[in-house]
Amino acid sequence: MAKSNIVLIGMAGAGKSTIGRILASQLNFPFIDSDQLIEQRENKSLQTLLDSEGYLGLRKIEEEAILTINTSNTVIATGGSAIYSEKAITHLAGQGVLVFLDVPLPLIQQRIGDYSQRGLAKPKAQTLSALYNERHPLYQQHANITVSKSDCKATEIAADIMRLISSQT
Ligand SMILES: Nc1ncnc2c1ncn2[C@@H]1O[C@H](COP(=O)(O)OP(=O)(O)O)[C@@H](O)[C@H]1O
Ligand SMILES: O=C(O)C1=C[C@@H](OP(=O)(O)O)[C@@H](O)[C@H](O)C1
Ligand SMILES: [Mg+2]
Repeated sequence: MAKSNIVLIGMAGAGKSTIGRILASQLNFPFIDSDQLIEQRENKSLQTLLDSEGYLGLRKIEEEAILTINTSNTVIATGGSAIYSEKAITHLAGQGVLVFLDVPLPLIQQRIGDYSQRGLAKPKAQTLSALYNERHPLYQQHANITVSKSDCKATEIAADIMRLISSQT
């Protein structure tokens, strides 16, 4: 079925993987995490890939992994940097609803903690807040649905997403 996937986009730490897993189990849909897909395809960890290929190399590898996804009735959690690939995002948008988990910067900072160890696909000198400000408009621009509820249980956010999606169809 066309556009039947639920695709979660947003910053690292927004809760895409956590909420994606909950949504998939509640809907009885398969779950794909593009980060896991990358690690399986490359047989390396994201951090190893970042160290060897650099942040632009990791973004390219992420794009390639996402372009292999062709599925339906599936929940897909993307990595935060997927938004830089117009090609990958357009590919996902052709198969599903893009749901932006819009989490404020202070909460992202709190969840991520020491971001130097997080494997973010960004230049070393770029701060988390600069990265957030660079990405935020891109997520907004591509989202079909924006979920602004963030400081509550992941299960509540998943329930909200299901309500928002069913009210759209
Ligand atoms: N609604 C939430 N409330 C509190 N902590 C959360 C919530 N959603 C996610 N987390 C926590 O935030 C961290 C990042 O979540 P994760 O699902 O890995 O985000 P992402 O995949 O977007 O990077 C994890 O430690 C997770 O347990
Ligand atoms: O935002 C980023 O630059 C990244 C986020 C990570 O995924 P999550 O968004 O699931 O944390 C992962 O793809 C990689 O470490 C790069
Ligand atoms: Mg994740």
